[in-house]
Amino acid sequence: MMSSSPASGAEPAVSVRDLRVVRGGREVLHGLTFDVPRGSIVGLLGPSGCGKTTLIRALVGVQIVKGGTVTVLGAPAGSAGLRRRVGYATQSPAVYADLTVTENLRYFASVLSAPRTDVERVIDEVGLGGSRHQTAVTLSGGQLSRVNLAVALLGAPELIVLDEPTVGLDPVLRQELWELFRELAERGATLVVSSHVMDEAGRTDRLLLMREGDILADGTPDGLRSRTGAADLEEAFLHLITEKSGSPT
Ligand SMILES: Nc1ncnc2c1ncn2[C@@H]1O[C@H](COP(=O)(O)OP(=O)(O)OP(=O)(O)O)[C@@H](O)[C@H]1O
Repeated sequence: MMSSSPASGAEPAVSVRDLRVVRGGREVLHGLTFDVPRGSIVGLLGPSGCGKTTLIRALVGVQIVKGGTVTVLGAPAGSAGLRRRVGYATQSPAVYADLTVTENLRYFASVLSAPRTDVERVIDEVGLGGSRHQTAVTLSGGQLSRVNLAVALLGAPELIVLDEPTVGLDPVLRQELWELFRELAERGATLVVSSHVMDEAGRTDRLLLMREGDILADGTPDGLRSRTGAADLEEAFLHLITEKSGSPT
């Protein structure tokens, strides 16, 4: 399994070794090992139920693990010192329905001890300037997802972990968000972004393709395409499944 090290030789942003997680009495992550280089966008791709959210929960330190280690920015995942250095957006927006966009962000900025000036910055970054005074309950699903993302960007975290941030968004908005992810990475942040949409995979620097609690492949989108001889990443994924199990189902 992958164990890439960043080209610079710097310590990886995330280092996972033999991670095992049991949920509901069943092992759902079966000994994952990988690194995430700093300043990169790593996509966590795989079908529903393969373990993306569980892995993300382990990265942010809210998942009880059965075995293995998860090291984030040089410290054990979930350490108190990582609180402001790691931004996390859950799959379902976790915002207060009766507060406006600005009020929600002010509240979370104060909880995270992020500068108040961050509120306007993140509102602009996610393109919610026109809705800043709307209460969350009146926002569309796409707007709510962007508030959720904005919360994860407060405090300019070094590692940004996003669980399916583009679900339910239209293609234009999805493209804009991926451009924002790229900008954040260029400014030095590391992003781990889960998705089950294969056409988003090509926008990442590295891909972890997951299936049934295992990592099927770990590499660059181009590397995976050329390794499998596939025209696109969806085909590459199917190829890897066949290679592993002898059957694409
Ligand atoms: N609270 C829970 N209790 C027991 N089992 C769970 C729980 N949450 C998830 N699971 C199981 O863990 C496995 C991995 O689920 P997980 O949510 O991590 O997958 P996922 O790839 O994020 O799926 P999706 O794309 O649908 O969100 C699945 O088999 C799921 O049924």
